[in-house]
Amino acid sequence: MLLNQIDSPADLKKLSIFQLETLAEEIRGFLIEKLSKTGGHLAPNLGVVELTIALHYLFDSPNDKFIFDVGHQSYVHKILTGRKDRFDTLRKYKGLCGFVKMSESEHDVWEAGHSSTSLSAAMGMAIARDLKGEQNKIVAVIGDGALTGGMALEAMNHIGHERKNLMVVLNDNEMSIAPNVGALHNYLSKIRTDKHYAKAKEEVEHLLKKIPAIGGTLAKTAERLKDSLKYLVVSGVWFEELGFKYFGPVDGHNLPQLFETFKQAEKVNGPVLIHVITVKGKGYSPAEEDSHTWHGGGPYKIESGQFIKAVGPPMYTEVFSNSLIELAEQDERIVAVTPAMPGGSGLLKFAELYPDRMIDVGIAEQHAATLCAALALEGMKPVYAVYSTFMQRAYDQIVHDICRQNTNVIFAIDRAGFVGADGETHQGVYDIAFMRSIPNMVMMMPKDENELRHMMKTAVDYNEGPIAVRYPRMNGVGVKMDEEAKPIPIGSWETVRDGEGFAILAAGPQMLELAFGAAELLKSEGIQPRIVNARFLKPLDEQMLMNLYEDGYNILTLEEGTVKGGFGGAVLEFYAERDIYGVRVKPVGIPDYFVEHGSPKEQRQEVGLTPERVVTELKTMLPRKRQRA
Ligand SMILES: Cc1ncc(C[n+]2csc(CCOP(=O)(O)OP(=O)(O)O)c2C)c(N)n1
Ligand SMILES: CC(=O)[C@@H](O)[C@H](O)COP(=O)(O)O
Ligand SMILES: [Mg+2]
Repeated sequence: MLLNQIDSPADLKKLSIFQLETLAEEIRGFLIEKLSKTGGHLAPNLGVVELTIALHYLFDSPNDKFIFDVGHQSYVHKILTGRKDRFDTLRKYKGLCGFVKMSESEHDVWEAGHSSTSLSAAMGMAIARDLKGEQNKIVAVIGDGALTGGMALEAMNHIGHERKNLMVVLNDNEMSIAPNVGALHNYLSKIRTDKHYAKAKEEVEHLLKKIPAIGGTLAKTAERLKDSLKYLVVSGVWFEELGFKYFGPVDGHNLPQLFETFKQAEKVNGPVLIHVITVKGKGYSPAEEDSHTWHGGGPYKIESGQFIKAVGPPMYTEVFSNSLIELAEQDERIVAVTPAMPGGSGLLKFAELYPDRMIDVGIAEQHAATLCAALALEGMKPVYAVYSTFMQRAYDQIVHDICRQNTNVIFAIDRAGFVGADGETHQGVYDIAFMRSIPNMVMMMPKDENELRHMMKTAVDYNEGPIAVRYPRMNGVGVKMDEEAKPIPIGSWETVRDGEGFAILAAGPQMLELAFGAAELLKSEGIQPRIVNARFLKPLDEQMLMNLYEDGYNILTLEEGTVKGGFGGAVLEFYAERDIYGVRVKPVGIPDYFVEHGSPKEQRQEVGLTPERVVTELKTMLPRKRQRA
């Protein structure tokens, strides 16, 4: 196996083109085999095997810097840079990260996980390089999906104007996670597919070369003719107009073509964009045929192409999906908006039933948020279906457009809490902190899948402004679903277990399970904490908080979110604002650091979201006297 001879990019340079092509197939086999055990982003990585080999063969990493947009397609880069032996630990606790990770290798020069940052990073590195008088190459690899992210256009605008020497490799496989959308995607399709386009381009370029260099007005006309003809047929003209020299489209699985194109591009002084056409999932037919499903996933059986799925109650995403459909049947104002995640956010069934009411805006969280504000102002009921982590992209639009104008936008925040294998760039652990501080925002989190359905009903019936429901990336707890979805009084908590002396205010199913686990441990010691389903993170249940104070309870809050600015802080603020200092409040949640990949259970263990920790914290609180008879 040639792959066994590759421990660094330098080893590539010893191979012939034929051997490199053999190596590509060996890497495909390696990825298919390893990821069948670990899961991961198979289809994106199968699509960039030759491209990544070409980059490492032609350039000199880490002196030349490769910046992978999102970074989910960096497994081949990791294989070629000395990490192939760690693939059994891919996305596992303390194992190989599923994204670029500087602490793993000197070849990893820029980390991501969220899309569309690579061009800004490349520009920053190019400016620094030039200020330092260095000469290295900077290469950003960005997908056609990531190119729809607003940041990418901001960066292209800057790069094209400053004309810095850098290379943008556009990995165009026509897919985001789902099929790509938007005018830019249509433009790329035109360049990619129009054979006539390519033929005409050749003929006109040949013709243009024949126009002799002549003087006088005729020369000006000839130049104008050249420009307008070039505009008509030269592909990539949009990029050229933005200041990039465009190369392509080139077959991203053809090493000789890639080599030739990169060598041509290297000669250009200024920004270049190389349009590489790849097949997402190349080399494994289930992934080629359905690269949406195979964008990312768990372990699978290679032969059958079947994922090995854990059996259990429906995921919260599925309950959200069914509830949205049930509500949309009754209310035609409901529209769903997703920033490029129709599958992950559970909107595929809804889209089939209501194609006109499912809006996929591409990777454009900011645009999605402001779009929802306008939809709401016009009397629609927009449901912004978004992962907690990706919603971070739209913070200003949530403040400035949705909340300040007090619009009836419903936030369906999925992946709230620890997400597991995607790790620190994807943890859904900041939304409580950053949403609860915005005026007019209402924020809910259900104790189980049945309450999620009631919360969706609550959200649709609510007409006083923005309202959010957040739910985790996990199966439901397996409770029976009520006959009918009913609205929950805004700001009302629910005591789910009576007790004395201590009250545990738990937000969400993971934390309620933790609270009951702690109560179990305390039973033998005769301590019985009251357990409260703190299902509204904003507004708080102020009456209950006053009663807990007056009845002499000490309070421990539990949230799978950062304690900095989180739910526990809101409870502390409540008492402090009323000059009530006798009650002990202990916020327990995620400490102030980024929690890396692993399973959610391992992540909770690492940060001390365990029954044992809760028991320890409760025992530090001495019981208080009742403040009322
Ligand atoms: C800001 C942000 N929104 C959404 C996502 C989820 N996401 C991860 S990869 C991806 C699609 C990327 O498509 P593309 O750039 O074409 O890469 P490909 O997977 O096709 O190689 C999306 C939407 C993300 N990582 N970051
Ligand atoms: C790379 C990326 O951001 C997405 O592919 C993300 O990994 C999807 O997460 P889920 O697996 O939770 O849908
Ligand atoms: Mg793509």
